Amino acid sequence: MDFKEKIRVILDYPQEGVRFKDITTLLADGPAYRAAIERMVEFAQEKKPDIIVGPEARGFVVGCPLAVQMGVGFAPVRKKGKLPYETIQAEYSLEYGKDALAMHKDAIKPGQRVLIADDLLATGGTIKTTIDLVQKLGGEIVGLAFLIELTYLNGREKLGSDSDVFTLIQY
Ligand SMILES: O=P(O)(O)OC[C@H]1O[C@H](OP(=O)(O)OP(=O)(O)O)[C@H](O)[C@@H]1O
Ligand SMILES: Nc1ncnc2[nH]cnc12
Repeated sequence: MDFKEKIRVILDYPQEGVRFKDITTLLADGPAYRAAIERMVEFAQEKKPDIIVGPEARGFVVGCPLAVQMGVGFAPVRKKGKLPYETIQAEYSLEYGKDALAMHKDAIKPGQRVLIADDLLATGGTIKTTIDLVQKLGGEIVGLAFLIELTYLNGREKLGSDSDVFTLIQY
């Protein structure tokens, strides 16, 4: 399947100079969405994760079906102020802005094998921050899976050379 053909590219959103990769067109296509998740499952199964972690909001539409398909749990990473229990937090910057991410303190048990999933790897800021949060909680990162990688933003360089990264579509 040509997954790239399912992605809509919007110029100058949310600010000038950004070529926004809109995944809603892929999500609306049932067979394409399922096939994309299946490809991620193939990668993820080999890593034998105990739990999937995904950052709000688009990380949920990738991470949750992955977790359900694999029969493992899912732990959300949310923008600050959204989680009700005790949290740990870390600041990060994006291709277009700044924010802070948070996880519940008990979301990961020490020693758990964690696979991180998101829709898109751009500068790597979101995933680097997610990795830091998971490691602070004692989790072991066993893999990183994305639908899309924007290779021209060099996000992989932030992730550490020993990170096992899967991306379905590259720009
Ligand atoms: O590699 P980076 O430069 O960190 O960029 C990638 C992140 O940016 C987008 O999320 P965004 O923060 O726009 O939030 P959303 O999922 O709630 O739309 C995307 O879903 C990734 O999580
Ligand atoms: N160019 C882009 N398209 C979609 N999501 C993004 N998140 C960060 N950069 C992005």
